[in-house]
Amino acid sequence: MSRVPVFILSGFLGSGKTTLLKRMLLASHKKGLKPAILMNELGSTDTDGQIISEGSNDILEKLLDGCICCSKKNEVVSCIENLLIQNPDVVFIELTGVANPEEVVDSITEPQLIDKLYVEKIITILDSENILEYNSILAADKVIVETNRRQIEVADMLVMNKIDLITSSKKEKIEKMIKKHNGSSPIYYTSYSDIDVDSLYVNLKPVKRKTMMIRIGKEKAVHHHHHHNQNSSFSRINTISIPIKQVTSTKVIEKFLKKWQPNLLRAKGYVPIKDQTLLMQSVIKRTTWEATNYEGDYYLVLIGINLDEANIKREWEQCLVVK
Ligand SMILES: Nc1nc2c(ncn2[C@@H]2O[C@H](COP(=O)(O)OP(=O)(O)OP(=O)(O)O)[C@@H](O)[C@H]2O)c(=O)[nH]1
Repeated sequence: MSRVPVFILSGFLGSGKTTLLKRMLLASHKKGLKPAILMNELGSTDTDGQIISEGSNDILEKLLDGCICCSKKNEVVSCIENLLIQNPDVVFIELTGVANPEEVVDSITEPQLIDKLYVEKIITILDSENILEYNSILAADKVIVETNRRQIEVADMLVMNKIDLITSSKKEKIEKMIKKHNGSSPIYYTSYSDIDVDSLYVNLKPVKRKTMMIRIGKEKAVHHHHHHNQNSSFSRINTISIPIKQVTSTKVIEKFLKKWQPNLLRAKGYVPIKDQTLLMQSVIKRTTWEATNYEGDYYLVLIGINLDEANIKREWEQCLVVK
């Protein structure tokens, strides 16, 4: 039996992983390949899974409410086994922004899976607009800084995304930083993760377990033991989910999000605005809105550094009263 190629999509919060995944899924469909997806999210709500499954019947497994590399290895393995039951031609694993790809490679090379799958590529997507600032924003969180660095070091391919938002001098600075950590893997420059996806499907062939382990420096790698807090989050980064019970406005939400800067790194959710439902996406200070066919419960998810859940929820209630 030939082994199924796996693409691992890594990269910090909001860098463009789901945007790339959507492109890869489209390309898979065009080529007649049957894709299977393992999505991992920090919170218990599943915005990315929703975005990906909108209008498609792809094979999808979700690992919610925790970082994949903190989940029990057998949980990850059984999710992948569930995907494989349906005989996909290619598997995509989208990690949370704070996951170390090495830990997932570790799961894929468990005895139950090693003969069935192989890692085709670890792709790390970088948010060019914010990546240089992250080093100072996250400076106090050594685990995250180290994870971000490992995401670059172990990547087979680096995607410098959001180049529409940066100057050429910033681009050079980022390149320099990338090359310091990974001088050998190619860098792709993209807007909206628009890489030549077709070229990724050429030369798919199994690699031997030993080779793979050496490539990612497995023998040397330090295994992180992430510390979960009561939000099942990671390190100092936590996730807060706020159910939205009434129609609101983009202005109210944007003002509310602004209150939690600079600790707020990422926010997303489905929100009732006037007579429609909008998908809200926010990365650092940039918030975008788009129409959606979503029909589930409305909510906002905030991901940030030591966010104070009680305070944030209280303030949200206040926002609604004051409106
Ligand atoms: N301006 C601009 N926005 C982008 C680009 N790529 C992605 N975005 C936007 O950035 C936001 C985050 O993109 P996602 O693809 O959801 O990022 P992600 O890495 O999957 O995010 P998480 O899974 O939450 O960590 C969305 O609003 C995207 O539309 C880009 O190249 N330029």
